[in-house]
Amino acid sequence: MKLKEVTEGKVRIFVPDPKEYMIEGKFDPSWAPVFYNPKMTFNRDLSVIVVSLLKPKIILDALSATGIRGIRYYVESWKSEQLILNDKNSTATSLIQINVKNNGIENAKIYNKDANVLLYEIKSEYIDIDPFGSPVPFILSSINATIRNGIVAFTATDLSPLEGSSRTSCRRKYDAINYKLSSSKELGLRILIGKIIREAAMLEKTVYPLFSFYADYYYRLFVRVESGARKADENINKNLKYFGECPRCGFQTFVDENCKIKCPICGENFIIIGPLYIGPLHNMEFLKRMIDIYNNFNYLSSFNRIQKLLNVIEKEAKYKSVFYNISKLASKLKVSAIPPIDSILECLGDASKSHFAPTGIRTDKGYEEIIRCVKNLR
Ligand SMILES: C[S@@+](CC[C@H](N)C(=O)[O-])C[C@H]1O[C@@H](n2cnc3c(N)ncnc32)[C@H](O)[C@@H]1O
Repeated sequence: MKLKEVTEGKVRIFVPDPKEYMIEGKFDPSWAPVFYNPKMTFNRDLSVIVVSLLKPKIILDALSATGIRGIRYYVESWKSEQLILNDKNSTATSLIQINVKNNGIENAKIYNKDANVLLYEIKSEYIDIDPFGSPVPFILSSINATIRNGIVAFTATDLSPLEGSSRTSCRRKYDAINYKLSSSKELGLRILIGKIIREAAMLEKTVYPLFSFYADYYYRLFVRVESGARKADENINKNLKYFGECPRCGFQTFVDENCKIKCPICGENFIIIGPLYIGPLHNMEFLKRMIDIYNNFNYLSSFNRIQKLLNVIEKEAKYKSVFYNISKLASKLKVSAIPPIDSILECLGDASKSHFAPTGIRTDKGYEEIIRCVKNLR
């Protein structure tokens, strides 16, 4: 395999030379013998900041590919007592050996196993699950492998089931009913968290989101795992519900499983999806700590983007409701000229933008007030 050295963050990593794996002048990272996707740098950069706050004694990067993620944690976030890197592809683990050595890491343990085998053999305080597509096959094993209220970080790139475009796939993988709705970008993340809560409950554990976001074509989610059947029950009872959107007037709300599914505004039948998680998408204290320290990472190539994302998330995190997608709402209301988002925010007073969509606004003010602002400012 012909290699090329790349720099990401503070590490230098050998990756398969993309020139060798071009087809008709195009390159897709999944065509190379070992996967390296530069488009995921933003995901890794933010994860470096998260891990620098967590300082776990053991880090397990269960699906390592080139090893870049775990290596970056060790070099840039925190020198954990143990760094464990794993991939079932033996070409990947040979490359991980080279990359670990090249970055001066002496104590890394490298495994060439199916992650689901390894995760039932060892325990860790921080587990990274960064798969191709859906993290579902690794939810139960990763939750099971956490110790001391540990953290699992999930990437999900299978947005089409989560956002309701592939409904049967969502039913199959996430055991949730789904439709494409106005705020599906956020609802997809909530379906994923709902699935993790239900899987964790089987082990008498539960999870609480620490930090999460949507970017490009994926979700990234960090959850804290806690043990106890009672906690699992409480989280399910309090935070697992359904979500309804009125196809006629765009009113949206969380609903109970057995609710009468008529829109209270116009009487139309709701479209209901779920089950999904209705609680906070971040731990506010942790978010504050991220905001306090991210300036230490101004060497990162995605620093400006991180700054923008954290600024928006900081503002939107205080609202409990799902964001309203103003362009979708305006089209349901037959408002042809969408008012500028800033004018709507000003009209609402207590509201923010949402990182999930450029035309998203988040507020705990009622539907009528949102409509008044959308219509008045037409
Ligand atoms: C998306 S890549 C990981 C990328 C890497 N984390 C990064 O940030 O660059 C997914 C990796 O998981 C590996 N993989 C897929 N299924 C696996 C399994 N069941 N057990 C272990 N590794 C697996 C693949 O070989 C691939 O290298």
